[in-house]
Amino acid sequence: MPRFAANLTLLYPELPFLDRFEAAASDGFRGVEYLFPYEWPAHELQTRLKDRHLTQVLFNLPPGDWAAGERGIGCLPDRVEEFRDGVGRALEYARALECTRLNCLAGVKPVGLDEGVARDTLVANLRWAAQQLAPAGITLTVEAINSRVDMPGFFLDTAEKTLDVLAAADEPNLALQYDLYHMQIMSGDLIRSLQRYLSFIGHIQFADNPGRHEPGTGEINFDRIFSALDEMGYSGWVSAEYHPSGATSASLSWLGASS
Ligand SMILES: O=C(O)C(=O)[C@H](O)CO
Ligand SMILES: [Mg+2]
Repeated sequence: MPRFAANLTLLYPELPFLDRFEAAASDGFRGVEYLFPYEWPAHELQTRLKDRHLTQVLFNLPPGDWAAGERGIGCLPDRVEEFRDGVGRALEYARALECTRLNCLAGVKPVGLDEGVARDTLVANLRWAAQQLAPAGITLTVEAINSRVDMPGFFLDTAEKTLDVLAAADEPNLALQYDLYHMQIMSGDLIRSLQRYLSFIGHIQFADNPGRHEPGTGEINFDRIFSALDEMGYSGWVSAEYHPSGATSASLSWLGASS
């Protein structure tokens, strides 16, 4: 079965954030991720990881003003300096947390911004960021996020668009972040698309659809998909990034069934 990680931003909402590491370890997770580390001192996070022998699997580059609705600044031409500062900040945390994977959110394209300008900006930003991160052994993933339900206007909303941008940026430490929930909404045909894009995938996340809750609450056949990932030889992390429909520990029967 795949190596499962817990997304601590979405899982264990019943606990204060810093207590979620302990809870995830007690439930059997060996890896954790979360959206952003930046509001906590790195040493606080380090201690929680070390105490429970957890691997920090991934976190996102700074996304701009999240509270104001920004969802990344990678495609915004007037924010390049801020993007670069954010890469430096993420690198500091990644070093402290021994994290070898960062994710870049492309952002929502403002209506008036030319598509080609947004794409060129993103390609240049990704190339620059990948080059900064490579000496530290860090892979930069780029996630395709559905624009139908969760993030209207998100610039990269399909695996195909994301791969096109990655090919243009053309750096060896760039990879696709494949979130089964978003891809089910945008295209479906999950197993065939995982097979097709396997060599480009650097990280996988999941939630059932509709609802973005745990496996078994929607239409996705997770047993079949997890087996298929094994059959394909996928050896990376697979992170649970869902809103538990009740207490988090009670939502983990998929983990018990698979370990
Ligand atoms: O929304 C998702 O699926 C993510 O993984 C991002 O990190 C941010 O929202
Ligand atoms: Mg995701």
